[in-house]
Amino acid sequence: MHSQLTRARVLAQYRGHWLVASESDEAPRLLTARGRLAETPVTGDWVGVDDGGAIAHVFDRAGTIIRRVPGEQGKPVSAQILAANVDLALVTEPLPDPKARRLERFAALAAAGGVPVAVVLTKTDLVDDGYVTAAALARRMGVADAVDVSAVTGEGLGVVRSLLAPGTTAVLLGASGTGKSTLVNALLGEERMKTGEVRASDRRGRHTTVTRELLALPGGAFLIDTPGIRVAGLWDGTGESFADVDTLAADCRFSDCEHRTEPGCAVRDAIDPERLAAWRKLQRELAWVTDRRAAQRQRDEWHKQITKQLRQR
Ligand SMILES: Nc1nc2c(ncn2[C@@H]2O[C@H](COP(=O)(O)OP(=O)(O)OP(=O)(O)O)[C@@H](O)[C@H]2O)c(=O)[nH]1
Ligand SMILES: [Zn+2]
Repeated sequence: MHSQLTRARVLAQYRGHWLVASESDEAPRLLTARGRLAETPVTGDWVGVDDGGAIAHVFDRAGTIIRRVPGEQGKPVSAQILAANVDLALVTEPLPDPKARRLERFAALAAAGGVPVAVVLTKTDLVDDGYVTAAALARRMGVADAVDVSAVTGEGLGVVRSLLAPGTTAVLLGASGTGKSTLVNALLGEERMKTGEVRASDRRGRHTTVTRELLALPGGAFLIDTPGIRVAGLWDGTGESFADVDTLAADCRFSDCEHRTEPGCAVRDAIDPERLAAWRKLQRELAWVTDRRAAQRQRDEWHKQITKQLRQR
């Protein structure tokens, strides 16, 4: 099918070109794609680069973060892959007032893509007992790993590093302003300068408005930052992130129980009311998205049929 392909990793994506690193290259290279690929490469992808130095193939992904693109009313709904081949999502919220609802939403996004979650509360220098808050939130979400961290004092950085095993890829997920980039800088230390130079040195000039970037941390792990996320719409379920509700719901009398006032509900009295309300809200959103996606599929199918019939005449 192809000439010899070299395996390489996508470090960043720009309009129509990608910053790619392969083991054989000394520095990352900015490449284009060979024709139209079946999949558009995204940050974190493993790709095959052909002899001519173009991306010719995107390898199957494992562990993806996919969100619904914030669209306009009436426009088709569509998905955006924020990161590919991710082993762990560090879901961030800032102290002193971390929002459980936003954590749940980002955790659901990660879980839907098969990515395990750790709760990371930033700005712990602003409070006295950040760890207690982090542990309590994580426990309610059914998440094993909870960290409170400060880029100012360095507290908790060691714990974050211990979650990032060499060779694995993590993604930072959280609303804008939760301290993701600051945490990246703290984890990078003086490496930051070096990566900045690399990115400035390609012949197309500077790419200062870098969006999602895969960075190599000093400890041997990789980290993808996702700056500027305002809306994290769900796309494909909530994965295992509401296992507490899902497990209990199996014992509800009605299979479509909304866990409100239905008789024989096994969930209502066992789950925190706010968490249950959040679950309901996300389910409603998913029902809407699923409906829209089904309608779009049907319309596409219909369009294809008509086109085919017209061609045959
Ligand atoms: N006190 C304190 N402030 C922090 C800490 N980490 C980040 N901040 C501040 O929080 C603000 C937002 O931090 P960013 O790192 O830009 O947040 P972000 O999540 O990357 O935001 P986006 O790039 O918009 O997604 C900045 O003003 C930081 O200086 C911290 O550990 N302690
Ligand atoms: Zn129920």
